[in-house]
Amino acid sequence: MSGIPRVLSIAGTDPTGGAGIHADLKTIGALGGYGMAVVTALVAQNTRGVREVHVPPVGFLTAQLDAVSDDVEIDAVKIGMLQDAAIIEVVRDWLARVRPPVVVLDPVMVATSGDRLLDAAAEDALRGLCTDADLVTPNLAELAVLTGRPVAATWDEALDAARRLHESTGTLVLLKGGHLDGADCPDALVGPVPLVGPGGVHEVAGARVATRNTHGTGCSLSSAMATLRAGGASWPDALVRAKQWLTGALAHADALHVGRGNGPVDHFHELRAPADRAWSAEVWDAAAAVRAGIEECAFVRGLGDGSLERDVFTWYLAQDARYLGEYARLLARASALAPTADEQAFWARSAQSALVEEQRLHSAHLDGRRPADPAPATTAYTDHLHASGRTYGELVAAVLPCFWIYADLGTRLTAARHETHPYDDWLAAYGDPAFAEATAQAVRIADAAAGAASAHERARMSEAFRRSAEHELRFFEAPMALVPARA
Ligand SMILES: Nc1ncnc2c1ncn2[C@@H]1O[C@H](COP(=O)(O)OP(=O)(O)O)[C@@H](O)[C@H]1O
Ligand SMILES: Cc1ncc(COP(=O)(O)OP(=O)(O)O)c(N)n1
Repeated sequence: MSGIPRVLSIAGTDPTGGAGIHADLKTIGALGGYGMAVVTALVAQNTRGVREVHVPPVGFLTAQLDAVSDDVEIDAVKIGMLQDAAIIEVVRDWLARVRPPVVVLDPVMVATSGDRLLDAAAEDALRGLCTDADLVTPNLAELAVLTGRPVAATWDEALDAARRLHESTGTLVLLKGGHLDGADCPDALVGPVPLVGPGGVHEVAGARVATRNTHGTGCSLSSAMATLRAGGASWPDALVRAKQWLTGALAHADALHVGRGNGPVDHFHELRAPADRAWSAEVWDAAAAVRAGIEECAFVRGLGDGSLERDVFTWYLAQDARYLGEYARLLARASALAPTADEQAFWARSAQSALVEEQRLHSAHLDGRRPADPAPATTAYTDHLHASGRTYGELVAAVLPCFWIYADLGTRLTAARHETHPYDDWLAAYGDPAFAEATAQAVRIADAAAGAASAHERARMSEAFRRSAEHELRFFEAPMALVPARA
C-alpha cells in the first residue's frame, strides 16, 4: 500500500451530500484517504426522503468498476446501496476477479425516511454478498432481515443477533446502537477472538448526541472503517477512531443548516476546529482569577522566595502525598477509559509517575513519617475527582488542572531557583521540561476529547476543569489557613 489509502465507494447518490457516495467521499478524505466512487444508482433524495431512483444498465456498472480497477491499485472497498439482485451479482463477480485487501459492506436496505433502497427480492443475494466481505455493518433493522429475526429491542438482543450473523456468514460484524433508546450509543465488533479479543465482542461505548441530523451516519461509519483499516489500524482501533470522529461530526451537525428534514453530519468538523477556539484555551482563560489567586497566595509566595516555614511545607507535603495516592487511581482510570493505545499508555505512565516519582520526593521531605490523615481541602478535591469519573472527557478535564497549574507555576518558580534555596529540588521537579511536555500532551488529549464531545459533554468537561482549578487554590491555601498567624 502507498502511504495514503486508496478507497473505493460502490454506492448510490444523494444530491444533498449527506449519504451515499457523497458521504463516503467526504469521510474517506476527512480520515486521510484518497476517495474514488462507482455509482450503482442515481437517487433523487434530500433530507426529507427519497423521490425517485434511476438504475443505469448493469453493463455500465461493470464498465465503471473495471475502469477503476484496470488502472488503480485499490486498498479498500466500501459497498453501500446496491438496489437489486442484478447489481449485487455484478459486484460479486468483480470482487471475485479483483479482491482488494479490505472489503466493508454496509447492507443498505431502507433509508431513515422509511424508503426502500434495496428490492425485497434482493435480500437473499445480499446475504450471499455478506460472506464475501471482511466486515459487514448492519443497523438493527438490517440485522433483523439478514438473520430472519425480529428487530432487537435491547443491546443484549442486538449482540445475540450480531453473533448469529457472524456465525452464519463467517464475517466480522459491526453492530451499531444508533437505533436503540437511551443516553448511550454503543457500537461493537462481533467476530473471531483473534480479531476482536476475548469473548468475540469488542464494545466501544459512546454517548448519544442530541440531534435529529443523523442522515448518512451508517454510510460514514462504514467508509471510515474501510479507510482506517486500509491505513493499518486493527479493526478495534479503527472502530474507536471512527466513533470518536463520527461523534464529533454529529455534535457539529446542527451548525450545518442543510435541509429541513434529517440533515447530514459535519464530516469536516476536525478541519474546522483550528479556527474555533480550543477548549483548553477557553477553560484556562476562564480560570484566570483562580490562577491569579494561587500565584498570589502566601504559601506559593513563601515557596518562591524560600521564606516558607519548614513545618508548613511538611504539612503541605503530607497532604500532597495523600492527594497523589488518589490522583494516581484516577489517572489509572483515565488509562482504562482511554480510546486509543497512545492515550492509554500516557495515562498509565502518568499514574506511575504520580505514585513513584512524586512520592519519592515526598518521602525525602517527610523524613520517613507516615502521611497524615487527609485534611478537608484534600478530601474535597479527591471526592470531586472521583465524582468526575463518569466519562473519559470529564475525567480528563478534572485531572488536567493538577498537571497544568503545577507546570505553569513551575515555569514561574524556576526563576527563583538557586543552590541554597531550601525548596530547590521541589521547584526543580515542577519546572522539569519532561513534566511540561507531559502537561502539553494532557492538554492535547483533553482538546481532542472536547472536539469529539457533544455540547452537553463539553460543558460538563468545562465545569469539571473549573472546579478542579478551585480545589487547587483551596489546596494551596489550606496549609497557611491552618496556621493563621503565618498567613
Ligand atoms: N444520535 C447519535 N449519537 C451518537 N452516535 C450516533 C447517533 N446516531 C447514530 N449514531 C452512530 O452512528 C453510526 C450509525 O448507526 P445507526 O444509526 O445505527 O446506523 P444507520 O445509519 O445505518 O441506520 C453508529 O456508530 C451509531 O452509534
Ligand atoms: C444513496 C444512499 N445510500 C444509503 C443511504 C442510507 O444511508 P444511511 O447512512 O443508512 O443513513 P440514513 O438514511 O439512515 O440517514 C441513503 N439514504 N442513500
